[in-house]
Amino acid sequence: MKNILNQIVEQKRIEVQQKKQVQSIEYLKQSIHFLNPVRSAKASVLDESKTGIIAEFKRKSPSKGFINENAKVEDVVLGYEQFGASVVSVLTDENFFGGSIKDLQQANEVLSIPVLRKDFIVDAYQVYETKAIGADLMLLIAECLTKDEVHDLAKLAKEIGLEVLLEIHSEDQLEKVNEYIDLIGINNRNLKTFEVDTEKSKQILKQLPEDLIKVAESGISDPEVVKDLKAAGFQSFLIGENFMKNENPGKAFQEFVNQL
Ligand SMILES: O=C(O)c1ccccc1NCC(=O)[C@H](O)[C@H](O)COP(=O)(O)O
Repeated sequence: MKNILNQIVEQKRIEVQQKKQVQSIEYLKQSIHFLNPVRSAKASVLDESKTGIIAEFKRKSPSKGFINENAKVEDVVLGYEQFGASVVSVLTDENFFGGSIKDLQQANEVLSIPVLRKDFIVDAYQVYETKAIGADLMLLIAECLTKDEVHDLAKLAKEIGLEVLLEIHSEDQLEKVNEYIDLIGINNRNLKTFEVDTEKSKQILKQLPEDLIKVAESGISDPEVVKDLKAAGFQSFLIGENFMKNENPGKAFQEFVNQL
C-alpha cells in the first residue's frame, strides 16, 4: 500500500505538468531576475534575539484533517514574527494541506523574517516557482527524492538565490546531504502510522554534519521538549499544529515562547 508521501508526490507530479501548460518554465526563469535577495534563514535561526522556532501556517493536514481552515494569514504570521519566530513556514500544497501560493505571498508581504515554502518539490519548475513567489528558502524531502535529484534541485535553488532545508526521516538518508544544503531537519512523524516521537530527532542528531543548522520537526507541543532538544544540540524547531489549532495562533505562540 502506498504511504501518504507517495500519494502526495504522485498528485504533485500531475499538478506540475498541468502548471507547465499554463505558465512556461521559461517565463518563470525570466520573472525571477528582478527579485530581492533572500532573507537568510540560517542567519535568522542563529540570531540570539529570536527563538530558533520555524513557526508554520498550516490549515489542515493528512494526519489531523482541518486544523484551522479559515485562519487569516497576515494575523497569524505577524503574531509569530512579533513574538520571536526565526522563520515562518507556509504550506503551499492545496490538495492535502489546504494551503496556497497566495497564502505564501500574503505572508511574504507583511513579514521581515524569512519565509519557507513548505511543499513537495520534485521538479525544477517548482524551484523557479518558489523564487518567483518570493520565498527565501524551500524544503526538499529526502524520502521522496533520489540522491541525484536532491543534488540537482538544491544546486539550482542555490544558483537562483534560495536557501535549502533538507528533511530526513532516517539515518540512511544522510547520504543525500550535499554542499548545497543549508539546514537539515529530522522529521519526528512516521509517515506510515502518523505517530510522532520527538526522541527520534535526538537519536539521529550525533550523525548530522557539523556545519548545518539542525532542525527538529513535527509533533512538538511542549516547551520542555524544545528545551530538551536545544540542550541536545538542536538550533531550530519546526512547529505547526500546536499553534494553528488555537483560535489565535499568534497568541498561542507567545504563550509557548514565554515558557522557554
Ligand atoms: O502533518 C502531516 O500530517 C503530514 C503528513 C504527511 C506529510 C507531511 C506532513 N506534515 C508536514 C510537516 O512537515 C509538518 O507540517 C511540520 O513538520 C510541522 O509539524 P506539526 O508541528 O506536527 O504540525
